[in-house]
Amino acid sequence: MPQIQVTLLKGRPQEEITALGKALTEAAASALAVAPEVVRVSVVECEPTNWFVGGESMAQRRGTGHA
Ligand SMILES: O=C(O)/C=C/C=C(\O)C(=O)O
Repeated sequence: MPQIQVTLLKGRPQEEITALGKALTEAAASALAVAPEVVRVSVVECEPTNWFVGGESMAQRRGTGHA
């Protein structure tokens, strides 16, 4: 069965995460011609201190105005 994992920075409202799960399920079901019931979506939330871009954490980048 199709399985999609998404990593987001922690802090988004639950409504957005729920909407993303629904949208990804519908997109995968349509593109792959399978029933939505077989699609799995997991959303992993990452602390900004643990997400690095160019060697600098998102927490650092936010503090310096880069993010
Ligand atoms: O990697 C980046 O530059 C930014 C990532 C942002 C997200 O993943 C988010 O908004 O959740």
